[in-house]
Amino acid sequence: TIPLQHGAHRIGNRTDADMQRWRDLRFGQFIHWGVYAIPGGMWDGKVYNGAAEWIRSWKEMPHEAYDQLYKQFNPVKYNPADWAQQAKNMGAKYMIITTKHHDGFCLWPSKYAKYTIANTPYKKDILGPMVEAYNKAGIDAYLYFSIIDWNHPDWRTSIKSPADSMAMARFKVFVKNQLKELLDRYPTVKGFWFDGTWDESWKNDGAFSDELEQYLQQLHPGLIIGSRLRADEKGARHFDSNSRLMGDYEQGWERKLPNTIADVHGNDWEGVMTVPENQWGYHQQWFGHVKSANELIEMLVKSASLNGNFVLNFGPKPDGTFRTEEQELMRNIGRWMQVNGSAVYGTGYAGLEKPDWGYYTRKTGTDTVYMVVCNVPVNGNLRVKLPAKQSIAKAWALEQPGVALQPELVSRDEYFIPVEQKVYTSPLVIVMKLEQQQRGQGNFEKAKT
Ligand SMILES: COc1ccc([C@@H]2N[C@@H](C)[C@@H](O)[C@H]2O)cc1
Repeated sequence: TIPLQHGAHRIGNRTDADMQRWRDLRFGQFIHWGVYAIPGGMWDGKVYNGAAEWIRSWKEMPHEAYDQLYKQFNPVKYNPADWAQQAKNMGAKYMIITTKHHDGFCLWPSKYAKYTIANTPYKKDILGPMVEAYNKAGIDAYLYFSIIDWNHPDWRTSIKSPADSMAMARFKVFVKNQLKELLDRYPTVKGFWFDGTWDESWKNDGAFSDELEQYLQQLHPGLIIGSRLRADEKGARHFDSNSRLMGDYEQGWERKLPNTIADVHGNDWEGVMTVPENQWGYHQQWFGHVKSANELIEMLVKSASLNGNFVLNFGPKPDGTFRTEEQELMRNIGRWMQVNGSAVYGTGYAGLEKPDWGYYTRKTGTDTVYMVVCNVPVNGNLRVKLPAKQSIAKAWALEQPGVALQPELVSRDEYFIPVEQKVYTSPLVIVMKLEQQQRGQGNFEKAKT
């Protein structure tokens, strides 16, 4: 291995209670909200085809015009208790809020910047009431923070002169001040979700990202920070130059998910997902494929089945309400989670071969395995292949705990569980209790030929 000062400082996953809590939560809500919600992907009668929160970088949007929009930010219908209730109904157990996106607009009255909510018609702090309302609803709060800050005069994408170095040095102090300010103002937050760390100025300063991570951990022990913050001294990101994950979980799964357990290399990870193909902030005209509740439920279950968390993004409107499609999604996902959440919360990789009909999740540390059926087989049987010497002690449909299913042993360590042929409008969940097989004692006798 290459000797590194600023690579990963830990081999293997965190085992502390804060991290185990993060794992058990499994399902989060991302919120992208800021000045970019005002244009909402449109300007001067034209539609921006990029991601709405990036509209300032669109050639049709003059920087001067964008940089005045904050004077119109006045979400009169903003009601964080209502947001928290909708998130709770959906079944989210944590929330990630954009405190400051790449445009540099701060949703809190930062004393280190002028480009903040304090200087809008709304004036009041957005973040405090949000964190409080979500925590009150039993939902943990995490803070998204963009290192890139297009509004700050000292931000540099690369260092090309001594003047750039001095500017970036000032900028790094500003970043540290704002992050400490956020922890001081919102002490119940459980972690940071960093973004905007791909430019050279950051990539080539692994020492600072290392020092910053340690500074934050020392300010607030137990903070959970993903791999995207970090670079090592050779410019390697997420994974250091010895291929060791930096940070507490792999944070590279953005609008994509791993496909097999091999893809996650034994690391904790989190996938973040948009409802349309690629819109994080509010866009007035969603185009392309908009994911359905069942698609998103399947992604959530797939993530848990591969030992990862799944975070679904919402982009509130400038008035502080969620668009109807998003409200509908929260209700529909919540209806399924209400009944089937136990197949997700506190679960992880089951250690079984991936079946064609859907996903297995295992209640962490137990013999309870959930079968989440997304593709009902036309032959009417769910094939369950177990590792050698394991057998099904009991099986039942989650919604009919009193009705024992009769798995048929079709060959050694392989069962058929019959599934009712009917129209399914959402994934079906079956629960199995597995046990070590005593010699010659299969619980369900081979079908008599
Ligand atoms: C292709 O480059 C980018 C850069 C930033 C992003 C940001 N990360 C997501 C979580 C959103 O905040 C998006 O704006 C996405 C793609």
